[in-house]
Amino acid sequence: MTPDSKIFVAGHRGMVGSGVVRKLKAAGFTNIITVRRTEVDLTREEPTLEFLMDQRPDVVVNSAAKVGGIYANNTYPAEFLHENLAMGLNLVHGSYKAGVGRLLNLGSTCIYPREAPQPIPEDSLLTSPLEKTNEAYALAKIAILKLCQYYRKQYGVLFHSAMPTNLYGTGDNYHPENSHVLPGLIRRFHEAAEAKKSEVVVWGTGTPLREFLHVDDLAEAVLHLLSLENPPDWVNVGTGVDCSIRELAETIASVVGFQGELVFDPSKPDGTPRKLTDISRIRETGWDAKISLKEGLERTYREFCEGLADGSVRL
Ligand SMILES: NC(=O)C1=CN([C@@H]2O[C@H](COP(=O)(O)OP(=O)(O)OC[C@H]3O[C@@H](n4cnc5c(N)ncnc54)[C@H](OP(=O)(O)O)[C@@H]3O)[C@@H](O)[C@H]2O)C=CC1
Ligand SMILES: C[C@H]1O[C@H](OP(=O)(O)OP(=O)(O)OC[C@H]2O[C@@H](n3cnc4c(=O)[nH]c(N)nc43)[C@H](O)[C@@H]2O)[C@@H](O)[C@@H](O)C1=O
Repeated sequence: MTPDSKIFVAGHRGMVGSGVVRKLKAAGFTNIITVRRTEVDLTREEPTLEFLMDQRPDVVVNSAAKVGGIYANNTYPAEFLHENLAMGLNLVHGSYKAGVGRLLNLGSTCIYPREAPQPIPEDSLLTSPLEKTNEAYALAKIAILKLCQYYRKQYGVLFHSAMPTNLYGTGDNYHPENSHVLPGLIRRFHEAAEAKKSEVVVWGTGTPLREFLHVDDLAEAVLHLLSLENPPDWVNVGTGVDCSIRELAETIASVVGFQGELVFDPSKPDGTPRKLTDISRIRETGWDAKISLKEGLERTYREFCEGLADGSVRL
């Protein structure tokens, strides 16, 4: 990739896509192209192919997806499988047809088996059953990871994937039900503190373990992976550190300044018990996360409050 490479970032209005665009601009890339969903719906084959044939980018970053937390994944499995498969198929096949030489596809660590060894190595893929709450999403992500691997093997194009752990940060979705745990709890604790409530409900038992990576660290990993001459077909991207949902909730309560009680609701699903990534493979190539959870949370809460004030936050 050179500074004038034509780079198409799909999903540029989302948390990851906007983070990647920010990082590309900061690194001096000048020929970044984007398109809104209202102009090109990436679940539709014809307009996606037309756009790619017309633009003929050198590089594509696939950060477009239907994304949500445990409730959204569990409630809308048909859309999670259908839309994510369609977007992935159209972007990967369309990129091949349009002569794109390099494509980086974003997956997720939910592709690994529910009972994978911890920390999870890349080669545990497809060794045992998936976690049921996000099976639909994971199936779509696995299919597109494999599609990239097969195009690379069969046609020699450099199509590869990154598997990030749970992400958070600038541009996240703060919807009360459909968001992930970290933005969901920031909003709930903030509203409880404002309303001087005595308790906040946290879904599940609080015992599941999760790993959280700031989107700016992920965006650096994306640029790093795009700079490798011979990147792995897929690679984990994480911090290598996890914490329980109870610990996360207590840290968010302290950052937000909520002093009441935490009430766990075990009628809500816990999801996978643990998904800590084995990050030795990406570390060996020279990338490591820089932003600690505490630092990232403080920054994210500051940005959430600013976003509430200026109306830019995704509620
Ligand atoms: N958030 C997380 O914790 C994690 C995310 N990832 C992966 O990172 C990638 C990006 O996720 P994230 O940024 O969080 O998600 P967001 O929901 O923030 O962004 C998704 C983007 O995809 C776009 N999009 C969705 N459907 C379509 C469509 N039919 N046509 C065109 N564009 C569409 C959205 O457009 P619009 O703005 O118009 O809605 C949005 O810009 C995904 O592949 C996800 O699986 C992986 C691990 C964890
Ligand atoms: C990134 C990843 O994200 C998803 O997997 P997940 O890690 O299970 O997602 P989550 O962030 O929604 O929940 C993590 C844990 O936290 C608990 N929890 C407590 N209170 C709230 C709460 O208020 N909201 C949410 N969402 N969860 C809560 C919740 O019960 C669970 O135990 C998949 O979409 C998957 O496809 C994927 O890729």
